[in-house]
Amino acid sequence: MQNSYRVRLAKEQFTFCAAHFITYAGNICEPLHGHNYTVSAEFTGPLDENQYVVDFIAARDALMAITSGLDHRMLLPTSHPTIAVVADDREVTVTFEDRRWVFPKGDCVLLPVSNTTAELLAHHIGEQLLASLAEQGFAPARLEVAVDECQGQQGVCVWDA
Ligand SMILES: Nc1nc2c(c(=O)[nH]1)N=C([C@H](O)[C@H](O)COP(=O)(O)OP(=O)(O)OP(=O)(O)O)CN2
Repeated sequence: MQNSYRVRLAKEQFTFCAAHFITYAGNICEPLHGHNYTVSAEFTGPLDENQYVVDFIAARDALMAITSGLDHRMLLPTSHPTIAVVADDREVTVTFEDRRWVFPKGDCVLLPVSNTTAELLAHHIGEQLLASLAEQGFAPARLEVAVDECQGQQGVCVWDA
């Protein structure tokens, strides 16, 4: 029998409250609404000299920094095919067909995603997490990030080395 090891982080503090809207079925655009998103992450890999897959503290602090940056913000996609997001020094103007929203710039986070689905938020958060941990010398063999929109509906992204 073979062993493998994982570290799983699922803490209440990885909750962020944010607004968004997505499109689906082509050109149906949701009304703006919010979620109390909850993020969890699972790392798989060999044990290091500390017998860690990844240091709980390093992973926790990195994930906390990422989720804090999304908390109380309007999440906007910068590579959506039909939602245009244009920022100037003060404001972000968003247009979709004949609809238009203007937000204070500081209230927004512009994300390099094509739609702010839970799946693509998980992808964005995982990329940020891997980059942050790489700077600290951790390179897990596998990472799974889940973003839960409303207690039971999760989008999951998985990275395999
Ligand atoms: N696979 C996915 N499906 C859907 C996503 C998604 O990100 N990935 N997102 C949505 C919508 O954003 C929508 O907000 C979620 O729908 P809903 O369950 O209605 O959300 P509520 O917060 O309103 O939850 P209630 O249970 O209705 O209170 C749709 N699909």
